[in-house]
Amino acid sequence: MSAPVNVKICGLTDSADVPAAILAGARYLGFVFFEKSPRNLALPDAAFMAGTVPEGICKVALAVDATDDFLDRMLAEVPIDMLQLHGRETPARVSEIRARHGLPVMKAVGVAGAEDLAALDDYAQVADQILVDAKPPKDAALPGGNGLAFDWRLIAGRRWPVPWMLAGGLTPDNVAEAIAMTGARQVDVSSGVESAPGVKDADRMAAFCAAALSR
Ligand SMILES: O=C(O)c1ccccc1N[C@@H]1O[C@H](COP(=O)(O)O)[C@@H](O)[C@H]1O
Repeated sequence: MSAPVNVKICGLTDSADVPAAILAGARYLGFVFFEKSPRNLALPDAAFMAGTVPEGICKVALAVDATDDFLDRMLAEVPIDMLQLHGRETPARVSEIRARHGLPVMKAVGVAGAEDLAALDDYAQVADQILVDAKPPKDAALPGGNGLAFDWRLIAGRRWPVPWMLAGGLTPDNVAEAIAMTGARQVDVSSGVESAPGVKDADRMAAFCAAALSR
């Protein structure tokens, strides 16, 4: 029997989201540091929320093309276990951030077509994990968190030398099918468990985890 699927719930904005996500079954909690996002957190709020997370649950900071100065300030204030890089960071920049900040790094890679798959192989050489997400539309304000899925058949049966997560448009209704089609053992969700942009819904988080953990 395979190990249970790991769920990451990203973009928590309210302190009540932390116990709700953990009770639902999430193993990773994501905190967003990107000003254009409806899920963006101020450092003191993130510090408070992350400080309530028990041992054994991975606290992930999501950043987009962040400077070292910002990462230094954020990590000095917020207890974080992993960095999620969701911008245009090159493989060299991923290595640099990993070495400088001493934390595992998960690099998000946007997929829309077969031409995007080579980047996954490149980043799997330098990151601790890769996040296989939908590529945002050209005019999108956000590089992720858009509730957009990609064609899961593109990665069916594909494997990488590091752990990976599936993301992009996952919901309580489609996550089981997404896992079955791709073989993912880790899934990440943000807008699919919200009642409005930036507002997590405890029932949807529970339904999402139940559906993912049933696989
Ligand atoms: O959630 C955000 O606001 C966000 C902002 C900037 C970059 C990434 C963001 N979210 C990540 O996007 C994917 C997919 O989200 P969704 O489930 O389709 O809404 C997920 O990895 C989030 O961590």
